[in-house]
Amino acid sequence: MKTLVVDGLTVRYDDHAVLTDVSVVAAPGQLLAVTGTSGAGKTTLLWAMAGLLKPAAGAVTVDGAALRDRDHAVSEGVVLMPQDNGLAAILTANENVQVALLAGGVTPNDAAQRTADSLEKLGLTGQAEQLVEEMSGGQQQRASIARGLAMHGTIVLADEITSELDAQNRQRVIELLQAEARRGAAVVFATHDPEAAAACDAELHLVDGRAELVRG
Ligand SMILES: Nc1ncnc2c1ncn2[C@@H]1O[C@H](COP(=O)(O)OP(=O)(O)OP(=O)(O)O)[C@@H](O)[C@H]1O
Repeated sequence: MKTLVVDGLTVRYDDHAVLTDVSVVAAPGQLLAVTGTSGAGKTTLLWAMAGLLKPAAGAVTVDGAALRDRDHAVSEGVVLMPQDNGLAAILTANENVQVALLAGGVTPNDAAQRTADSLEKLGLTGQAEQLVEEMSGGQQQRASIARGLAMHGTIVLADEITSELDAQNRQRVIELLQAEARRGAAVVFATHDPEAAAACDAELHLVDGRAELVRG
């Protein structure tokens, strides 16, 4: 399993610094919450951790190697569950998960098994053959989580993935993220929800793109 280190990270959009000198470690077996109000920089931090944004200063490394780009991050097993779910609307839940696994080189038999297991964990067995565009917002969010979990990442980045869920499903998803950490993944969970953050092993709190507090 792998460790992701954010070291003195500054990210700019145009001239404007959105993250300033942020440092944090995502360690194997640990669930790290990233908290902060809307616009604090949570998504920006997760995108940088996913290899999608270039640092203006500092670095994001996985086991000591600076992430070059998204392809590099994918090859290191960095899985991103994005805030907007990123699903293909005209495919079924089942197809969305399977396509991602097949694209990652998983064999068809394994992909089918992992997809079924993952959808079941999110309570979506009955919706497996439903088109994403015909699912509720919460079901779509759970399908996106199922896809992310099925990838068996070494670093798992979850961006506000409980925002559309009811209390029961929110609890279920937090337990699934804890299980990912027990499996040995380094899990990072951006959330507004203080209760969800309290269930994590560590917390990084962002205020205007700066790390205000680091717990754990
Ligand atoms: N592509 C972009 N171009 C310019 N500014 C951007 C871009 N994306 C985000 N920002 C700005 O960066 C800041 C941080 O945004 P970010 O999405 O990281 O915050 P967040 O903490 O995830 O917020 P939320 O909880 O609302 O999702 C905001 O001020 C936002 O306006």
